[in-house]
This record gives sequence, C-alpha cells and structure tokens, in this order.
Amino acid sequence: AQRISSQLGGQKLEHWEIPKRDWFPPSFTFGAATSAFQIEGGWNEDGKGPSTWDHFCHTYPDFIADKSNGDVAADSYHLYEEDVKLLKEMGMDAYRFSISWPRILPNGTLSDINEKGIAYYNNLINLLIDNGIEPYVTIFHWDTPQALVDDYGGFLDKRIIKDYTDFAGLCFERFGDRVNNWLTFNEPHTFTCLSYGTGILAPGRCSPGMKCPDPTGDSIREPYLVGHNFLLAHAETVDLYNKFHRGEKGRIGLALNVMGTVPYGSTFLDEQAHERCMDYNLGWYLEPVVRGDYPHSMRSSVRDRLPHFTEKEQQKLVGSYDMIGINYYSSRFAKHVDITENFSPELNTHDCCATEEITGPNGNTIGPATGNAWVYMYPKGLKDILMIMKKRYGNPPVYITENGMGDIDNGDLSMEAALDDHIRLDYLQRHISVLKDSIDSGANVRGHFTWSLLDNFEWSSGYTERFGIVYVDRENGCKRTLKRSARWLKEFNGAAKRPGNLIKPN
Ligand SMILES: OC[C@@H]1[C@@H](O)[C@H](O)[C@@H](O)c2nnnn21
Repeated sequence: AQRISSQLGGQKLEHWEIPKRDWFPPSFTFGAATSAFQIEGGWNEDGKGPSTWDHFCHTYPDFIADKSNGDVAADSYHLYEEDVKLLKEMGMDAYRFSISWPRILPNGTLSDINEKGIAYYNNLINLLIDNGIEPYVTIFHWDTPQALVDDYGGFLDKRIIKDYTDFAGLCFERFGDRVNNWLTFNEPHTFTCLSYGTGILAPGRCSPGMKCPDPTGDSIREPYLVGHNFLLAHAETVDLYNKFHRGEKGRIGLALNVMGTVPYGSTFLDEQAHERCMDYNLGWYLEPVVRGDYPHSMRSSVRDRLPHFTEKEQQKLVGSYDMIGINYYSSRFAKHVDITENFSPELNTHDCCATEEITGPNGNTIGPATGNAWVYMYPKGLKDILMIMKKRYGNPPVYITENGMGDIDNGDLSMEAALDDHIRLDYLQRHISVLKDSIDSGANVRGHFTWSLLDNFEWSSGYTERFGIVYVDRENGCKRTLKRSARWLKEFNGAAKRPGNLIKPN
C-alpha cells in the first residue's frame, strides 16, 4: 500500500503511515552523519594545520552569511564523548564522520604526522565500538590542507593524487583494524561545482569577472579538472585498500550528492533534459566507477574540457566500490534549454543545457518548503534515484549517507521552537518510509544516515541553518539537547527500552 499520505508537508502522516523499525531488516543501518570541519572546532589545537576552510573563513568572512568560522563549531574535538553518548541514547547503529586531513597531517604530507590528531580519532573510534556503534568514515569532506593549496593548488594539480592516497593509507593503517566502512570522498559534484564553479565554497575559485573570493579560476574547466583528479585519487586509494588494507569485513565507496529531477513539462525535450540532469548529477561520478568513462551526454557537450582516462586508470576505476553513498535532500523540475548560436556556458552547470526549477509549469513547487532555502520536500525523488541505481547501474549496495533539512536561525529562532522540529520529523519519517517502498520495489538500499547529528557550521550559511537532530547551544558551551526528531528516532530505533549509559573504554 502507498505508505505516504496523499498530502505532503503540512499534513502529518497518519499513525499507520509512520515508519516502524520492523519494516526494515535487522541488518538495515540507521545512523547520523557529521563532518570534521563542521563540528570539531579546535581549528589550530594540538598541532592541527589549517584547512582551506579555516583560510576561507578567516580571509573572506563576507562570503559567510554570519561572518562565522569553524574555530569552535560544535566543539566536538572536546565534546566527542557527548556525541557518542547521544548516538547511544538514540540507539543509532552507526555514526558517519570525517577525518580532518590537516589535523593528522598538518602540512598535508606524511613528512609530519600529528600523533595527537591521530589519538583524537582513535579515541572516538574506540568509544563508538565500545558502545556498539559502527563507524562509517568519510576520508575527505572538503577540508583540504591549506599547505597543499599554497604549494601546488590542491585538487587542481595531479600531485594531490599521491598526497591524498598517502593520507588515506595512513587512515587505513591507523584506524583500519576497527573501521570497516570507508567513503573516499563526500560529494565530488558539490565540491567541484561550488568550489571551482561558482566559488561559494573553499577555496572559492571562479572565472575572472565573476563574484567569488578568488576570480582567477575557470568556472567551465576547473570543475572537470578537479573532478577528474578526485576520481583518479579515489581509484588509487581503492587499489591501495584492496592490496594492503582490506580485511574480510572491509568495504569502501564514495558518497555522491544527487539532486533528483523530474521533467518540467510533458514534452520529450523536458524528458531529455531530465535524463541529461541525471547524467550530470549522478552519472558524472558514478559512470566512471561503474563503466570507466563519463556519461555520453557529458562527453558530447563538454568535449575538450572533459579530461580522458587512460586504459590503466580505467582498470583501477571500474568496480572501485563495494557500496555507493547517496546524499539526498530534494528534487527539481528539469527544463530544456535550447543551444542557440550564442550559447556559451559561463558555469560548468550550464553544460547540461537544462535548468533545474523549484516551481513547475502549474506554479506549484516540487514539494513543500521545509525551512532552509533549497530543501523542498519530495521523498519520491529518493525512490526515483534508487530505481535508476537498480535499473541502470547494477543495483549496488546503497547507503543514504545524508538526508535532512535545515531550520533557519538568524538569531531569531528560540531554542524552544528549534527543539520542536516537527517539520524535520515529518521530513525524516517520509524519507525513511519511502525507503521501505523502494526496497519493496527491489532497491538494494542498506541504510539511512540523518544529516546531521548536531547543529553545525553550514558552510557559506555559517550557523544560520540548523540541520541537527540535536540542538547545539553555542552561547552555552555547545550544550547538546535532543530535538523532537531525535526523540522520535530513539523510539523508532527501540532505544527507549535499552539503557543509554555510555560505556567508556577501561
Ligand atoms: O547542506 C547540508 C549538508 C552539508 O552540511 C554537508 O556537509 C554536505 O555534505 C551536504 N550536501 N548536501 N547537503 N549537505
């Protein structure tokens, strides 16, 4: 039966529509996700080197909505025991977090290993395991060591492939005996388009004449160059993992953000536009690891601006994953754009010759607004993507490695109102529910991670968007308080009946 009530958004689900844990197999993983720069703070503590995000926030505060930074963030560098306690209290099966590259390698290379940084992650991993919570580690979640950007331009240069592979190898060596689930990269699509296309994310590059911190880049070439180096670094890292570090339970993959799309109108042109958008939003990084090259529609429109793989690189790329992470938040209407005689892309995202519209031809949005500007609730978009994974990409094990929405807080959202996050609750219930629907339709989806465990530093939005299921009071020592959504997840996970006390390693 259709588990989602006919109404979206305002209507709360009927009680029989609210997902239950036993809709899913016991092996299905429910967790929460964070990333290093967004939660840790301790930006220069115990020998940590600066990341491009430390540099970006300190140098270009006007490009952050509230001129804030990650110096303290949610202070998880000091409060990680609190974080694990909350995960245990909610009965979470797993915790997805990332490793700060410059925290363990301050200048980005193995020439200087920061043992205090390594110790932080070992303490976190040990505490998670002692409390029966599976660590899912994202090796790279956008915080490139500033030293490598200063030295050779970071991901713009092929030298990053060796430095990244060395960094990943150190993580496998030091944490791999207890960490069995690895994601090499978080969201290559977002990183390339927003860090080297529009330039709103660190290191903030874009073409001359455009408005971004460093307008000395090339918004229609650098995204593809950086994306290519991402894929080559991913392939080398998985090869290293396979050769020296894979245990019998080890699994590795990468986490891809996918903006879902539906055709704007019923013409075949919008159908094609939808197909092209899915090639760019999903296929750009998935097809190279599935079949060894970029989607045909990208090859034919980006042409000489899209690098090629050698045969040797393709051999390492194809099949370089045991699982695929999908970060899903929302969908759009894909609308055809004609290529006229003066068509000339200014941003790499213009190459797909389609716009992604929030509002459809009849003036309705794709789904109800939720809070932050770009998340409109459309749970069916998640099923549509999972069906593409099944029908087109071989139905690999998929984890929803991020799913959630943000509450706007320009200093005017009371803690009481923030704690009663009924829109987030409705959003999460509908997206968890649609996963059951997807499994019933043959999707090989294995888990769901809520973004995010904690209210944290939301990149160019700073602290004006709260994505956490746990409220963080940064005015009061980053005190953590479960929101309504977290209390439902605790009930959903059946933790209400289990002791929540934290087991600390002896
Ligand atoms: O914007 C909310 C979150 C960010 O906080 C994450 O760091 C990023 O992986 C992401 N991708 N899509 N949405 N998100």
